[in-house]
Order: sequence, then structure tokens, then C-alpha cells
Amino acid sequence: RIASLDIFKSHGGAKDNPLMQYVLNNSLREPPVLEKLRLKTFEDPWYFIMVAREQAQLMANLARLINTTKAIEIGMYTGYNALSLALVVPENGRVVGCEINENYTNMGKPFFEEAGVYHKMDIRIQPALKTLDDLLAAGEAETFDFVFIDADKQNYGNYYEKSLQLVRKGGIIAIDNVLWSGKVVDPAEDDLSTQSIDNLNKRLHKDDRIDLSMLTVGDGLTLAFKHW
Ligand SMILES: C[S@@+](CC[C@H](N)C(=O)[O-])C[C@H]1O[C@@H](n2cnc3c(N)ncnc32)[C@H](O)[C@@H]1O
Repeated sequence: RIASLDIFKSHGGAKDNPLMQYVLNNSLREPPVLEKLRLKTFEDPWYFIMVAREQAQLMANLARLINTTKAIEIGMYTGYNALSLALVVPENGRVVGCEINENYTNMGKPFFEEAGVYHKMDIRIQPALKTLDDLLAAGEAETFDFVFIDADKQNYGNYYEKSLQLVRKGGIIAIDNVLWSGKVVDPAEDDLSTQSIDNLNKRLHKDDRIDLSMLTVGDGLTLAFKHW
């Protein structure tokens, strides 16, 4: 089961796509501790909500490129991407992890410890909107370098606006699942998640507070670069 799961999160499903397999074979540099966390996560029935490996690698590279010290993960699950970010922020850095289900973050905890980065992780078990408001109330506006939005899709618009307040000029907001398995092309009338993602995609296109790229990596990844 695990072998066939290897690339299922990659763009287009990747399973029967030799070119995508080639991309993964020749570019992934997954640290051993992330591999261990991934294999542990495959034991969970919800394993398929985990981020794609090449996407996490891209975001870690971007985070490093802009000298990220403070990051926020909105929707941690077992913490694959949060750990990937914690590995690239410096010793005095911090990754605020937003999650409502402590069972998930507890699954990742032994791997955060094994990696020697648990002290950089600030995990908050409560609705992410509350955590973002808490950070704003604590005077942390415009102090974060990198935010990854990957929790409940109906709140995507709210997560984006709060993230834009929390991120410094030149910082990056990465938004997952912006293609939502292709459903954004024609959102059904009763499909509030797809509508929410589609609305945000269209809003961002016209948002002059940011520079913008929408990538077909994983299930679609938007990168919003906050203007200087
Ligand atoms: C797609 S998964 C995140 C995957 C993760 N980013 C990774 O690296 O594998 C979405 C997560 O968001 C969490 N979630 C859902 N609603 C939330 C909320 N209101 N606040 C915080 N977390 C939430 C879910 O429990 C789930 O673990």
C-alpha cells in the first residue's frame, strides 16, 4: 500500500504518469525524519490529506530563500509541512502550528523531537482563526515571513486576510488546494468549499497588495508575495 501511495498526492495523481515519477525521482530530497513521519501518517485513515512531498520541499526552499524566522502553518494535521519548515528556520525561529485535533499533532510529536526542532514549534490546539487573532492581539502583525494556508476551505478568505496582516512586507503566503481536484472550473451551487476557493482565487487575481503565482503543483498551490 505504501509504495503505491508514494506519489498519489502529486499533480494529476501521478500514479500512471511516468513524467511526474521522473520529476519526483530526480528532485526529491526528503530528510529521513520526514520520511518516517510520512510512513507513520500513512497508518492514519486520513493519510490522504497530507501535503505532497515536492510541494513541502518547494515551500521549505522558498522559506529558506527569504530567510524565514517566523512561520505559520494553518492546518497542521500530523505536521509533515510544519516539521519541514521547522527544519529550515534558525535556532531562534518559530513555527506556529494551528490545529483543532490534538491526536494528529501528537502523532507527529516524536518526530519533531527526533529532529531536534520541537522547541521551535508553537502548537496551538484551537480554531485557527482564534490563533491568528491571538497573534494579532499579541502585537505580532507584520512579523511573520511565511504562512501556509491548508485548513478548512470555507474559511480560506478569512485566513488569507489575517495572514496578510501577520506577514511582513516581502513575505509569502502559500495557499494549498487552489484547484480542488479541478472542481474550481465549475463550482456546484451547493459546494461551499469549492465556491470559497474559487472566490479567493478570483479575489487574489485582482489584489494589488501582492504579487501572484498559481502553480499546478500538488492540488494547486498559490503563492502570494506581499508587496514591499
Ligand atoms: C489538509 S490537512 C493539513 C495537512 C498538513 N498541512 C500537512 O502538512 O500534511 C487540514 C488540517 O486542518 C485541520 N483543521 C480543520 N479545520 C480547522 C480549523 N478551524 N482550525 C485549525 N485546524 C483546522 C484538520 O484537522 C486537518 O488536520
